Amino acid sequence: MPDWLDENAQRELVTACRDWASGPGRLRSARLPNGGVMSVRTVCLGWHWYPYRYSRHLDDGDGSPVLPFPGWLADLGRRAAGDALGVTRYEPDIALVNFYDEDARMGMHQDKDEASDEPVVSFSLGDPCVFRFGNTEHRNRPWTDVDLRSGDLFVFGGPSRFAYHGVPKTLPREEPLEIGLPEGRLNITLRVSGF
Ligand SMILES: O=C(O)CCC(=O)C(=O)O
Ligand SMILES: [Fe+2]
Repeated sequence: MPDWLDENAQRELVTACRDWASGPGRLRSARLPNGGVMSVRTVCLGWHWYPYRYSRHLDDGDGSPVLPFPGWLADLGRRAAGDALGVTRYEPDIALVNFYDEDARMGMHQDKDEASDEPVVSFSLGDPCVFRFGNTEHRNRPWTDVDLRSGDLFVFGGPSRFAYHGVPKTLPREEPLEIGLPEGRLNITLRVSGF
């Protein structure tokens, strides 16, 4: 859903992201089991994700408790899921906030560390990107490339909930944005843990 978040809502989300990301070690690149490090930097709310599980604590960091998942963000997620899918009940309790600098990417993957098949709600802020939405069988074609721009909402649920997806590249801004994010891209995904 293009432009689902107006400029004010985008600015408020950017401010919230800056607040969540501030503090030593909060925004970090997750380390993969193969020794690689993700190019995206992430801060989590509700449940802390690291490859490939969730914890209430930053087990791969300083062990501190994960930040709480705010009620207003659940309300926003519920409105988003309602507008996109027509559902009235949606109780997200996880947010993954990803920051992409101009070189960051995310490889094709499924969001499958949750114990729930409730939809994933995704908000994009800042630089546009190519979002690659694939199939549920494997990480290869067929897929659809969608440009996601600041303010866009993308929701995947039902038969698409476990589709492979990724971000092959971010793109330069087409126009200046007044949302308090001078460079880079933020993506916030809301999920239901089922835990
Ligand atoms: O940045 C995006 O648009 C997608 C992020 C994503 O797939 C994830 O956090 O699992
Ligand atoms: Fe994902």
